[in-house]
Amino acid sequence: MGKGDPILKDTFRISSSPHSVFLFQHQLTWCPQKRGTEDMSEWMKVRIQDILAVELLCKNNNVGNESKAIRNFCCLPNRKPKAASGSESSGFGQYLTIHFSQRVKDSSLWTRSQIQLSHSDYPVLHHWHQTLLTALNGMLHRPKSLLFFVNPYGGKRKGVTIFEKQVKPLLQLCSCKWTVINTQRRNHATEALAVMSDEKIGEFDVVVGVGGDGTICEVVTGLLTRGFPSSKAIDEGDLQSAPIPVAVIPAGSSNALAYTLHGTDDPQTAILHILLGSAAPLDVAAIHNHSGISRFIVGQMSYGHLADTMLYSEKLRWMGPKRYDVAGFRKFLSHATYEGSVDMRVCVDDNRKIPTQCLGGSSCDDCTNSANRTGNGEWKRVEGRFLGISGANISCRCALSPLGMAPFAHLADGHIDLILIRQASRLKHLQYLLRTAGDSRRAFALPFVERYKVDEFIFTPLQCCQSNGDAPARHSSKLDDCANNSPDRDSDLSFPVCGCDSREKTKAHSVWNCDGELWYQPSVRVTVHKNLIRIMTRSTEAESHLPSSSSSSLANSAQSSPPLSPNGSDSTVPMTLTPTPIDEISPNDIFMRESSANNGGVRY
Ligand SMILES: Nc1ncnc2c1ncn2[C@@H]1O[C@H](COP(=O)(O)OP(=O)(O)OP(=O)(O)O)[C@@H](O)[C@H]1O
Repeated sequence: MGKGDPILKDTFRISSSPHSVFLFQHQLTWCPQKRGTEDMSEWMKVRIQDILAVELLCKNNNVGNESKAIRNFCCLPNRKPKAASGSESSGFGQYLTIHFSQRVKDSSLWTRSQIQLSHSDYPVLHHWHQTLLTALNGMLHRPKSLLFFVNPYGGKRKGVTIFEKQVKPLLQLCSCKWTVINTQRRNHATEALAVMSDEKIGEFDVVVGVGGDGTICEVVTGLLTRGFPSSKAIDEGDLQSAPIPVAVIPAGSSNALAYTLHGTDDPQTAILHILLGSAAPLDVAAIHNHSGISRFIVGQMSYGHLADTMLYSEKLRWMGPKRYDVAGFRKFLSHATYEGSVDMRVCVDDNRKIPTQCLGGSSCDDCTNSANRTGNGEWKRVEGRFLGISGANISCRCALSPLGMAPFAHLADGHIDLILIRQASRLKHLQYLLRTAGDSRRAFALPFVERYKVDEFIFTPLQCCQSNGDAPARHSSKLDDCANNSPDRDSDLSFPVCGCDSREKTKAHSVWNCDGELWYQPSVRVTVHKNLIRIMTRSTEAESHLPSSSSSSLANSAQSSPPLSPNGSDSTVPMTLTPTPIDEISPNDIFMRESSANNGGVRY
């Protein structure tokens, strides 16, 4: 049960039977009464931080106009909650409905639940309602005004339906304001945000992309490029953090970002996490050309097998998410490899310690300590022929790879995990793919797979812009040399390090798959920028918000007008109760449980 003395205690009817209900600073607890005593074996509880809304409905004519006023005060006009079985027949006809977010047992899914407390004394219900409402109003970190970009085209083309059927009802429940823009074309979200005034953007608490990784990348790009002329590349020194947090509701194909942040690609889980308001910092990677940043990467960028799969899958978009399986199989059979060199600045600390998995937010040491880890990188070069190269800013979990292809990537450690898969037989490649689909940490035990934590890298393919096809030329991997070889460096700002374009040299080069979008220049320089955005995720940050604001308001509110209990006693008296047998939900449950399932802990 809750720690300390209860703030409120009363007997209510829940589903027609009497229950003892306790309100503690951090949780609401209830249990059935059997023959007038509490049945300790059936404790139930909800954390205050998981409560979404409270609603007081009084059908009793005795309260007359007041019942109307209460409903309006709850900001829930014209909506009748579903009665819990038997609650109306309990005879009181007035009840307090508490809506909360609840984790589905042994899963990453969260769902919306409710309990209805019925009581014969209206003042008791009113006091509980006011106390809980004060607590909710004190949770200032929760978003109340949201801007949505809904991609109707991504994934199974269900973005609009997901918004209407799953997101909107919860926004109404939580009395949120919202604005929706259905994207009409590629880059619509970027363009809209890039020109949005400070005043307009200040009206929102969060920008939410309803779509896949490409959609959220467009949202982030729009926020980060605000104030820069669209015709110019951005100097990395001018980059500023996004003014408001971003969030993602999965409605794309792979949904790696949503999966990593919410532990599932279930849209309801995502919107519940967003409404509960916990956010964590996230790094953003950037591809440069000779004049500055030309593209941002939020999730991952891949060259070789994964990118070829993406390139081919675009032709099969009509298949929906299945297209990745078909394209992946075909590209696996083709077994293409690509030659090139990678110059990278490697995080020295990473070599010295056991790799960790990200816990997200303030509970992750690697992310919180990233500010102290500057300038300790050492440049290193790796050359050869590769099946694939990936730079992962996040672990990239998805339905096909529960721990993600980069299980040791952190949201905000100032680095990306650079994964090099060297040339190997088909069988070995298959072994890598199978390990990535299972416990992906084991993939790094394979001798042809290397992982580096880097804050900058340059990839240069063997054949670059000097090649005419007959006489392949090794290109210098030095950035300046490469930039000088760009044929029209001043005219095309989208050129990265040099002017190569994969569309012209099909066999020698792959493309880059950047957050699910294709980038055709194989030669790239990539940097990582720390904590540029805050992103809504279920992390322990919610815990740190709660005690100072909501708990104090809970206590204050309860003290302001002592309620009447059904038996006429003071309902705030301290009590001694046996601890509940129900396990406390771990604050960072969503991250911990899955890692421990495979490994007995977070550390590998
Ligand atoms: N109305 C539209 N018509 C066509 N394309 C659109 C429209 N709105 C957005 N887009 C583009 O759709 C592309 C794909 O979107 P998104 O990445 O969200 O879905 P996905 O590729 O199916 O999912 P994932 O990236 O998770 O695999 C993006 O490049 C986006 O710019």
